[in-house]
Amino acid sequence: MTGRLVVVHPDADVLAQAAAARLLTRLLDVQSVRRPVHVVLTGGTVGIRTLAAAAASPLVGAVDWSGVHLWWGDERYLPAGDPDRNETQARAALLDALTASWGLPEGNVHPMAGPDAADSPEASAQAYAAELAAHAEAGAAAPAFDVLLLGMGPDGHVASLFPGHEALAAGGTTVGVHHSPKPPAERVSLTFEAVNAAREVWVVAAGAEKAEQAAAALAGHTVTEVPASGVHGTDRTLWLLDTAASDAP
Ligand SMILES: O=C1O[C@H](COP(=O)(O)O)[C@@H](O)[C@H](O)[C@H]1O
Repeated sequence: MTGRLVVVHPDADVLAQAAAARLLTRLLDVQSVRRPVHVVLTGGTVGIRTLAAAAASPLVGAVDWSGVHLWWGDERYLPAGDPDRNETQARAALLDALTASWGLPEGNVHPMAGPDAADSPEASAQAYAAELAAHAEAGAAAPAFDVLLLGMGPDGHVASLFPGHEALAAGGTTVGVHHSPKPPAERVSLTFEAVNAAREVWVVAAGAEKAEQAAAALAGHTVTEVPASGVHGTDRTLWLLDTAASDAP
């Protein structure tokens, strides 16, 4: 692991705008050296605001979206189109515009299956692991994601890896999650192994309710207590916060 950077923005709106500009610039930079580009999206408040800001940015048209693959760090195990799915929210915020106007092929969008397409969270996780492996370099279990976005809950969870939960110890690249403390109870998540194979991991978090866990993660508290402690990119880890989230009591 190399390089951790903490960047503080004045408020959640500026944070989302800056994260979107950073994301689009990163895609442009990566596309000048390799293709395809693999990006992992997150759900959550700032994650979705970041996607909406990307959709509204003039830079959106500078990216060659035909060479970008979009994945998810986690999904609520709900049927396609459910408004609570991270996928549904991401499509409304950005992906629908990318497929309609900017040449993103639908085949480059890799949602995690819900109960309409997989019999259980485990079956969905297994199918996702196979899809990740199909797009990985030889010998790897998942693509070396160029950017992996993560929101962080007020309890310090990232993706669907919750404090004290048995899914924290899962091996492989994906895990079916039951008894999530945050609804819905059933989810699918990347594991730490998959997250930490990313070249760059960006944690985006805003609001005073995130401050205590952001500080604990940055101070290196245990992953069992604060799952966000355990995420890092192989090249770089960015913590993109607003002032409220950076200001622990
Ligand atoms: O349920 C989830 O929550 C987290 C954080 O959400 P936030 O609204 O507190 O920012 C999100 O990162 C995760 O993808 C999502 O499934």
